[in-house]
Amino acid sequence: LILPHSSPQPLLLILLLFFLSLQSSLEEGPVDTHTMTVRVGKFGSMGIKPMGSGMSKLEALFSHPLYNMPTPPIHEDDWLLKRDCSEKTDACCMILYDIGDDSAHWNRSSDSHPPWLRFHLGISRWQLYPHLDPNMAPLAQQLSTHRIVSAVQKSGGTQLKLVMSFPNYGQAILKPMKQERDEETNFNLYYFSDFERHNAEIAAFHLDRVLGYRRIPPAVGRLVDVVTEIKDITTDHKLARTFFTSPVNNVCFYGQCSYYCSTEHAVCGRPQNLEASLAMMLPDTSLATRRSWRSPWKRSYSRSKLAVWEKDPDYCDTVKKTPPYNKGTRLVDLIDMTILDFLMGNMDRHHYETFEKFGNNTFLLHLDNGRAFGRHSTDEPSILTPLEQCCRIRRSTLLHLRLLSLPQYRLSDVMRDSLSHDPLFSVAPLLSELHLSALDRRLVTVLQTVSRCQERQRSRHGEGDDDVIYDDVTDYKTLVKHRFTKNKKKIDIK
Ligand SMILES: Nc1ncnc2c1ncn2[C@@H]1O[C@H](COP(=O)(O)OP(=O)(O)OP(=O)(O)O)[C@@H](O)[C@H]1O
Ligand SMILES: [Mn+2]
Repeated sequence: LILPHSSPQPLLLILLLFFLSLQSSLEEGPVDTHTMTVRVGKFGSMGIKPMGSGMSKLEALFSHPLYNMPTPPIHEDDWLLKRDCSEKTDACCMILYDIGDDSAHWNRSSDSHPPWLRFHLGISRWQLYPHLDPNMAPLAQQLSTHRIVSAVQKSGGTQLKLVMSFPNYGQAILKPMKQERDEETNFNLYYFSDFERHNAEIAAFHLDRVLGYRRIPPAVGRLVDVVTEIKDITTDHKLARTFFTSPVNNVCFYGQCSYYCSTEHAVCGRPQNLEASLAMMLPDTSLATRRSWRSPWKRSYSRSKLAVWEKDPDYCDTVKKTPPYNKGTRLVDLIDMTILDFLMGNMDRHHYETFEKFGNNTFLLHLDNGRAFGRHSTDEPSILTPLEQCCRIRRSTLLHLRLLSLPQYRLSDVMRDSLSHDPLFSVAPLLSELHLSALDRRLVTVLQTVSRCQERQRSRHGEGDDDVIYDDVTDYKTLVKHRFTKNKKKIDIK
């Protein structure tokens, strides 16, 4: 259900009615810690079956009205790259000219663009890709099957990563499998020396999309032949030199980097097949500069030092006054990221990035999720500190989270379904059941934290303005109401 900006009014009316009653029932529902669900109030008696027959859990979630709220129109300046190729200097044309394609086989209409270029051209001020993106399946398909023509190490960062290139000039970042799916990170390892996991990169992309954020570049799994798809084709001599055959005849390599790039930590094929994640490369920084921001809740990255936020319970009061967190959505965007990180147990969010073109009024890129999903048996409450200390959350996020705690849309079920579409699912599920149930358990914690914030707020200020919820949905209601009154007659007849 995609609603174009000129959507038919009856549809909007139905949507509005359903949305409003659902919203109130979702708001009423207190968290039941025993069953890990939210009581649904009027929802059950509305007679609306949320799940269509034959719909998968993911399809049902994505067709829910809360995931299909009309979005404001996107103006020309809200696209990251200029989309029409009328002039040679346009970003899209520059890509085509750069790669030597002077309309030889692409005629510059978006239909003929390869999926990676369509992905780049679809990045806007608000998200990396649209909800129900028809380009997602071809993009994933190409990432997981296209011939690899080049593989070189990616500089920067601490652990081994490769940049893979495809015949149509698309590129992806590869992270290799380093540990078994249900193996837990050693409890004596500090967060800053944990391994990166290929399945974490993939699962993070799915979780981010399930939450409705769309702020992580698409990542898919792939079995890579380390000989024919890396060793034989690489022009990276430093990388080529690190290949060897293990005692059991598996082909291994370790590359060059500052963490875990040694014979003891080599990544090995079986005997040549290596599981890896391939994440879609963002537009080159020469076309779209990115800005890197230090997270105000960055950990100390030291075994002994505490960060400021660990010593000062009122730390958020300072952050709230500090640009860019004092205006717009930056603080609630950061809280969104905090929730994602808490759900997947990622303690390594030291920085985040934005596209410079959009200034401070834009979404946050959630890059580098390799250290997520390391443990399922314990949760890390300190990751939620920004939510605890600031007590603020977007309404749309809260509504999504509440929906995902209902039995029909349970987060673990939706994630299991979503991840089953990844090519590596045929080898083994991307997240073990233990990791999936950890997601449900952590979701309860997030919702309880928000409820505690609201209780605290009520006891301090009584009923009245809700300081906890950042109302990004009221605008939506106003928008729909406006359309409703303007076209009342038409709707009444229908
Ligand atoms: N999909 C992507 N497209 C383009 N650039 C990316 C992408 N993912 C990551 N990068 C860039 O590459 C850098 C290194 O990647 P990443 O953070 O995943 O590696 P890392 O080894 O974990 O780094 P660090 O040690 O700094 O945490 C990132 O800071 C980011 O700027
Ligand atoms: Mn990292």
